[in-house]
Amino acid sequence: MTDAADDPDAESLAERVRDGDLALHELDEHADADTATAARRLVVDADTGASLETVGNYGFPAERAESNIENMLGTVQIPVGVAGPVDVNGGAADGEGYLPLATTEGALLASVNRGCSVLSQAGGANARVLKSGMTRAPVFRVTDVVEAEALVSWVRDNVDRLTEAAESTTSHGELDDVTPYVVGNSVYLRFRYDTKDAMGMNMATIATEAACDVVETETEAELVALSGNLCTDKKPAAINAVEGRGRTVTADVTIPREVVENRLHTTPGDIAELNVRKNLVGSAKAGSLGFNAHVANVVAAMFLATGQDEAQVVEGANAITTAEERDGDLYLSVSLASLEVGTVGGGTKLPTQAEALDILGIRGGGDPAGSNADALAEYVAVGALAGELSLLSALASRHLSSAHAELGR
Ligand SMILES: CC(C)(COP(=O)([O-])OP(=O)([O-])OC[C@H]1O[C@@H](n2cnc3c(N)ncnc32)[C@H](O)[C@@H]1OP(=O)([O-])[O-])[C@@H](O)C(=O)NCCC(=O)NCCSC(=O)C[C@@](C)(O)CC(=O)[O-]
Ligand SMILES: NC(=O)C1=CN([C@@H]2O[C@H](COP(=O)(O)OP(=O)(O)OC[C@H]3O[C@@H](n4cnc5c(N)ncnc54)[C@H](OP(=O)(O)O)[C@@H]3O)[C@@H](O)[C@H]2O)C=CC1
Repeated sequence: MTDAADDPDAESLAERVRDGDLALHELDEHADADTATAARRLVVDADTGASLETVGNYGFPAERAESNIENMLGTVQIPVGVAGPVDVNGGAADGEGYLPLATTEGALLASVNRGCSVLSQAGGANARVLKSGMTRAPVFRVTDVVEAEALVSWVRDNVDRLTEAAESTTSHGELDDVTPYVVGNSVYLRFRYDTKDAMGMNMATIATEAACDVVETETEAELVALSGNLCTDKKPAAINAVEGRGRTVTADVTIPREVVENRLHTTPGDIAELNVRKNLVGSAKAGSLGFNAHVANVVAAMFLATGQDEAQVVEGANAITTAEERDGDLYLSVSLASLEVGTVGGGTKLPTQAEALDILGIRGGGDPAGSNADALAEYVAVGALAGELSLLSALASRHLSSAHAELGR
């Protein structure tokens, strides 16, 4: 952190920006990252009257964020806490763990913490990654449907060539599938990759560009855009709900009736009925893609804490919660169709986010590759299960507004 007001280099650089000699984004070419950041604060301070003292009070060298942001001013700090420990019986995550969550919503941590404590009292939650693959779907222009069909046939006959081109760009990524979709004279090729421990959006995009070069060289098709929106990244989309994207992950638990009554102040039957009327029928009537109560809360909070791409909360929250009364006990599950997570790359290498991954013991690449990102997906799913359990219970016992009045204001 540099105190901008006391840094002569920052002051003289800010002066050059004010004189029109330099653009804000050119400052890094003339100073180290901290000084450039301090100079930018001086310019914005002077132009807007905003005091950026706290934004400038960050705890790691600005150069550590160079591949994460341009025109950096400092950092926005979001409180981070833990829920747990929670017992997880996962395919990749196993044993007791604390879940790091960053949020500004009072009562959220308390709620997930209560859910985690009840999950552990019930013997722990199961979690499994059922499918994994990051997609990129370029769109090509062809003349007509005759040419479209010819392109689809060519792709089906030449998957090996596309795989060779795509995989030449990465030592970790593997191309698992290419599915063509045709709409008139537009052809979309949905490439799906195993991206191991990376969320994989850069990796898949770079690999797909190499495959597109082969398509353009060998066929009449012309690439219109490397992303044709059938991927689908950062937009609500049924294709992700049905086909999955990133990790498709499910968690479940069976909770004895007396634990539900004593710890959650309600009954298995009341939670099951509430789940049908709220999460299933209510969501259907609303035309919602999210058949759950607040999976987005846990996905967003764990994404922020662990350095995931926050815009992908859109598809991460694409989840269905089910609840049944079984022999008097409560069976609860949550299935997240398209959770895009990684433990390498992107924001995961920022110092505070890397520390949050250390809480889970899954910073960096796993052994085997992909196992750390699988474990992260399972921890997020168990956190979502804990959140669903606690919020559904609070609604069933009519404690929601009092809890937020007490903890969230
Ligand atoms: C607030 C509680 C947990 C109280 O619940 P309670 O059962 O009255 O609390 P308690 O004092 O008996 O404590 C029970 C457990 O809760 C945890 N707990 C309790 N307090 C704390 C705390 N300060 N810090 C950390 N953990 C806490 C802790 O695990 C504790 O166990 P213990 O360790 O004592 O054995 C409960 O009423 C609750 O979960 N309410 C629901 C709140 C919630 O889920 N909010 C989520 C956000 S709502 C939203 O954003 C979306 C929404 C609602 O619009 C979506 C929709 O449409 O459905
Ligand atoms: N380009 C785009 O269109 C979009 C980009 N993004 C951004 O992309 C970033 C995430 O992309 P992503 O590709 O995940 O990350 P990075 O671009 O940071 O790349 C991660 C790289 O880490 C290397 N690597 C090392 N160890 C492993 C391992 N165990 N498993 C997998 N890879 C490993 C791989 O190199 P190698 O390939 O050489 O093996 C991989 O390509 C985020 O910042 C996100 O915001 C988000 C949406 C769209």
